[in-house]
Amino acid sequence: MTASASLPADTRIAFIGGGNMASAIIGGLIRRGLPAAQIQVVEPFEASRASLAQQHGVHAQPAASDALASADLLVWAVKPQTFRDAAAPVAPYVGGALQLSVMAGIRADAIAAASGSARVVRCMPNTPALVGQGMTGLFAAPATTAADRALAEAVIATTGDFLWVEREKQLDAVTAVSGSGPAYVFYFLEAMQQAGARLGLSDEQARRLAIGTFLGGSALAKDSPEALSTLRERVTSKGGTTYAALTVLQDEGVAASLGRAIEAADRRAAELGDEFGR
Ligand SMILES: NC(=O)C1=CN([C@@H]2O[C@H](COP(=O)(O)OP(=O)(O)OC[C@H]3O[C@@H](n4cnc5c(N)ncnc54)[C@H](OP(=O)(O)O)[C@@H]3O)[C@@H](O)[C@H]2O)C=CC1
Ligand SMILES: O=C(O)[C@@H]1CCC=N1
Repeated sequence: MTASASLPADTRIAFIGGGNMASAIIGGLIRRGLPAAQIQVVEPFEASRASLAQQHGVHAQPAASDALASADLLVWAVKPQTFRDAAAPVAPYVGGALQLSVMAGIRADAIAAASGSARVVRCMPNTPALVGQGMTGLFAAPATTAADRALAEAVIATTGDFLWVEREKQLDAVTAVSGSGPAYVFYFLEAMQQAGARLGLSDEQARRLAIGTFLGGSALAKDSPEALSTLRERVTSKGGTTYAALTVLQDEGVAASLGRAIEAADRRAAELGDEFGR
């Protein structure tokens, strides 16, 4: 689903952590016309602050200050491992503002306890947000209002597509499928490129063929009402090349391996919450 809610023009947003995901969301906000002066970032790493200024014209500060108190929305974009240390100096300035977290695993009650605001929306974006093609899952804690959810949705919609989940635990599954998912796509792309090169294509030709195939396959699947298995079967001519390839994938248990990989990511998301969210 794509957003209908638009971002109020006077929204003031503060990011805690100014790395990859913060930069992707800031890029989306700026593309949609939010003035850079309404965005602030707390980011201790000098090179990241310089990069935010250069890429987005956004001013980042090295440490939390009372400037944070003017924010309508705080976006938590630090690593789960850093969350506790990052939250302590920020909490005095939160004043009950809406919290939007992109952190894997860290649960809404931990964010509420550390920030002092129970108005928490958790989300799990992914790196294609950098090019406006993100896929995000969102979860709203009970203390949020409809306006809070609309604001969080409007922010995330600047980075691509999104959906809401009803249970917080489902965000671990979102993390495992689509949060980490781009890495699985790149893993398959790398393998396809290497195989194409082994068979006599140039690296560049094999890369283009592999990427074009993922793009085209995804576009076809997105537009089609049919089951993914039907689309797969349509490529697979009896006694043909695809059948030969899929037989190897099946014999080697690739789908089962991918399933176990996604289950491992889901478990790790829960562990991150247990380890770093207390
Ligand atoms: N990368 C991805 O594909 C996705 C990541 N996420 C989540 O997004 C979050 C951020 O990930 P990502 O952007 O990749 O990580 P990055 O390391 O790129 O960004 C985190 C930033 O936070 C900074 N930081 C460290 N300590 C503090 C502090 N005390 N106060 C403020 N900022 C601090 C880091 O600085 P320094 O480098 O100096 O430590 C770093 O620049 C994680 O929680 C992750 O789970 C969610 C979806 C996808
Ligand atoms: O690997 C991670 O933990 C983060 C969360 C999803 C993608 N990257």
